[in-house]
This record gives sequence, C-alpha cells and structure tokens, in this order.
Amino acid sequence: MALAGGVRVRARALLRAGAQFRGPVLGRPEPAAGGGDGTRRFANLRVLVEPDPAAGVAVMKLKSPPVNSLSLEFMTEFLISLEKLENDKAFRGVVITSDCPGVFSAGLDLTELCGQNPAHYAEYWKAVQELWLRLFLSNMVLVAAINGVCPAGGCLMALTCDVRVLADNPKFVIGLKETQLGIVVPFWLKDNLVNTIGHRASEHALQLGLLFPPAEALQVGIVDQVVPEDQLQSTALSVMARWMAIPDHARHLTKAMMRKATADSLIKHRDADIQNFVNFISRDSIQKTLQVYLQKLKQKKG
Ligand SMILES: CCCCCCCCCCCCC/C=C/C(=O)SCCNC(=O)CCNC(=O)[C@H](O)C(C)(C)COP(=O)(O)OP(=O)(O)OC[C@H]1O[C@@H](n2cnc3c(N)ncnc32)[C@H](O)[C@@H]1OP(=O)(O)O
Repeated sequence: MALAGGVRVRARALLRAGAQFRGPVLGRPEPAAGGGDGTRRFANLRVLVEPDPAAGVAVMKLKSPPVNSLSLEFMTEFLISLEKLENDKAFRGVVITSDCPGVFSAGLDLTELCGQNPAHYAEYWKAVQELWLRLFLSNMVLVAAINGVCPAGGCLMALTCDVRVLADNPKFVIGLKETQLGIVVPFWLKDNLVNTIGHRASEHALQLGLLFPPAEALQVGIVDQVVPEDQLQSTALSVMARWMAIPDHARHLTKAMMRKATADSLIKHRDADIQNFVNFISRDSIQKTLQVYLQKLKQKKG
C-alpha cells in the first residue's frame, strides 16, 4: 500500500529537506557503528531503525521526545521508514518499541489540534488514518514491544500489530481513554478493538475509557503477553521468530482476509471521517477543552 496523497507530499517535502536528517538520508542505509557486521542502521529525526537482515527483522524505535506524540512530522517519518522496510525483500517482520523512557506513545499530538485551521486538521486526520491503515494492512509481521504508557493514539498504533508484548510495570497502562477526555473514538478504531478483545469487553473499555495496567491488560486480551521489563526485547524477538517460521505468502494473505472488512469500512468512508473530525475539532467548546487539558499537562510539573 503506497502513501496517500497528502502524506506523500509531506514525505517528499521531508526528503527534500534532507539536511534536517541526522545521519544518512533515508534510503541510503549506513553501516552500523563499528561496521562490517552486515547490519544496516538508519534513522531519521524521530524514528530509529535497527535492521537485522539476516533474521529478516528490523526494530523500529520511536524517538520523538518527550512522549512520542503523533505529530505530523513523526507520523510521516514513521511511514517513510516503514515503507522503506516493506520495499526491501530482506525484511519480513518489524518490532515496534519506544526510545523514550516510560512512554510508548502519548497518542495524538494535541498541539496539532489546537488553534489551527480546518485544512491543517484535515491533513492531520488524514495522516492518522494513513498511519492506522498502513500499519493495519502491513504485509510484514508487526510485534509491539510496549515499554511505556500507551494511551489513546499510542494504543491505536499497538492495536494494529499482530502481537503486543507489554513490559510488567504498573505505570505502563494501555487503552483507549477517550471518553474520559469527552471524545469518542472513530468507528474504525472501535472495530480494531472489538476484533482484538471482543464486543462486550470493548463496550466496557470504551464507555469507561479504561486504561489497563499489565495484569488486567493481559486478562482482557488487549496485550498477548506481559513480561519483566528486562525481557521485553528478547521476548518480542522470540515471538517474532515463531511468526517468521510461517510461509509469508499464506500468512499475509490470511492477515489480509481477516482485516479487509475493517480496513475497507474506513477506506470507503475516509472523506466523511475527515469531515467529521474537522467539524468536531473546530468547535469552540472542543478548542477550549483542549487548551485547558494541554495547560494542565504542562502545569503538572510545576
Ligand atoms: C481534551 C482532549 C481533546 C482531544 C481531542 C482530539 C479529538 C480526537 C478524536 C478521536 C481520536 C481518537 C484517537 C486518539 C486520541 C488521542 O490520542 S488524544 C491524546 C490522548 N493522550 C493523552 O491524553 C496523554 C496525555 N499525556 C500524558 O498523560 C502524559 O504526558 C504521559 C504520556 C503519561 C507521560 O507523562 P510524563 O512522562 O510525566 O510527561 P509529561 O510531563 O506529562 O509530558 C511531557 C511533555 O509532553 C507534553 N505532552 C504530553 N502528552 C502530549 C500529547 N498527547 N500531545 C502533545 N504534547 C503532549 C506535555 O505537555 C509536556 O510538555 P512540556 O511541559 O512542554 O514539557
């Protein structure tokens, strides 16, 4: 699946501004530090990719501090890195994890949703849809190694993966807390959750805006495994090895068959979904609520 129009334009703009990339320009992998071991590490500003071509696996580390919020730049860079791996036959699986201590992702970047114009909100929401579609329909095996708090849009990313492994730390909660913020999840994210934990559990989780700590997350099935923090990466890689043992063609056709209807329902109603979002986020009352919420987040430290 290729990048959608708006996201592709932004991706090109990012690539044109190659000077802002630390290390190599995307598309030109550099030898790992120390070199000569056949690994090709590449990075853009906000995503670090550690490839292991011999295993057919890459680890994507989200590194958009402080909280890996889903800014337009972050989503664009993430999708560029993902596409690069998808286009390289050497890679069949990706482990997604965070490089920001204690936070997998704080979800939507609320600063993108405050005081901007409708065209910006439309571009932003299209990028969120694109992020979800690209991950949800990826041919590769995706394993989320969740090493931090994972609310809302962070949970959206994790839910697209084939497997979720959560580090056992009571602070590392996961879930869709939107109703607690007075907002409603989009239908396609609701469908993704229902496919994962079932209808009844989703009703409770969504209406109450539940954030599950590890034991409860495992019990409800929003994650597949909970492991000690120091075993997260090794567990994710061994889960990956099990999935990689299945012939790719059969596995990804099966994945597509299982996920097609859910993805199609967004693809068919994409423009209406964007319009709904723009109307919602442009309301004065929502803008005021957002400002207050952001202010509270900033004051938390003080
Ligand atoms: C009232 C909200 C209305 C939202 C309207 C959106 C409409 C959307 C419609 C449907 C969408 C559904 C799908 C997804 C929805 C979302 O993702 S909404 C976002 C929900 N996320 C959150 O509420 C998380 C908020 N953040 C936190 O709770 C904490 O930051 C944390 C993740 C638990 C980490 O805590 P800690 O390590 O203590 O860091 P902090 O000190 O709190 O934060 C550091 C700085 O980061 C800023 N920040 C935090 N989260 C965000 C964010 N989501 N977007 C932008 N910025 C964020 C925070 O303000 C701090 O900034 P500074 O003070 O300037 O350092």
